[in-house]
Amino acid sequence: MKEKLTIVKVGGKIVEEADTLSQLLADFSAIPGYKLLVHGGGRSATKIAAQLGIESKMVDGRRITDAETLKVVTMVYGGLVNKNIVAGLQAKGVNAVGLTGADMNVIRSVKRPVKEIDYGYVGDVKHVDAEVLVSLISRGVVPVMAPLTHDGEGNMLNTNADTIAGETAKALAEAFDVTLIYCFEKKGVLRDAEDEDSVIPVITPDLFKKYVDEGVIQGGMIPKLENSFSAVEAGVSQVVITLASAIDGKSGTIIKK
Ligand SMILES: Nc1ncnc2c1ncn2[C@@H]1O[C@H](COP(=O)(O)OP(=O)(O)O)[C@@H](O)[C@H]1O
Ligand SMILES: CC(=O)N[C@@H](CCC(=O)OP(=O)(O)O)C(=O)O
Repeated sequence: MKEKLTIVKVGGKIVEEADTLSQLLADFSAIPGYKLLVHGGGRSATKIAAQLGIESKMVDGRRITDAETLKVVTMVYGGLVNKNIVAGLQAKGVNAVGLTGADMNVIRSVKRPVKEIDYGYVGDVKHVDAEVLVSLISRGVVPVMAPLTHDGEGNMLNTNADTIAGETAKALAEAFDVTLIYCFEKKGVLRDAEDEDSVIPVITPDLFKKYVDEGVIQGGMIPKLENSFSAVEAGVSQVVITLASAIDGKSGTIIKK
């Protein structure tokens, strides 16, 4: 039987606020067994970019990343956010190591081809080195992955954190019995944006299509669910979308194929 691995992805709103981040790190530290944390930080990048006079543009939940924006996201995700999380986990006795995709060549990507939209320095994941991660995890190290990848030619690329979590979960599904938990500021995928308690308990691809057509599911939730279905299809045992203060996976929305 495979050993259990819990992968938690934490998004921008939780990461941005010291109190919610601190609570999340405490809850994450309490998860028994092997674990890995993926963080976003989109809101922090937008804020710091604005302070530097750089305007942020998002299309379909993805940041248009020009050369100046790439510098900002590399500093914010690979530096500020990642290192604060690593330090926070170390303070709780968790032996965390911060990684971008370039570190130990853990995630290679290719610059997204220009079609209708030129996303700039945004990477589409090509390969996750499961072996590197397995060797760290089985030594008791907890990888903390930033939403940055590299192209193998010396360039960093900005990559959506939900995608990093989904692709990492898929790559590790052969070695571990993986549970992937996307946590954010809501109780799960909601049927009514105004009603915090309208959590949809289980989502299938058919229900997803219906809810997108009805406009119930939109914005950043679309790539989150696409990544979730892709992970379940590829053998990830359980995918859950839930509240950041409920990462035990016992509530929220369960993703089924
Ligand atoms: N049906 C829905 N249920 C919950 N959230 C939804 C729904 N449709 C759209 N959203 C939006 O998706 C957002 C989450 O996506 P995103 O901002 O990419 O997440 P993260 O905070 O994890 O980076 C929520 O803040 C919410 O505004
Ligand atoms: C290409 C792309 O869009 N990258 C994202 C990476 C950060 C992210 O995904 O952060 P959240 O999880 O907080 O949304 C961005 O720059 O916003």
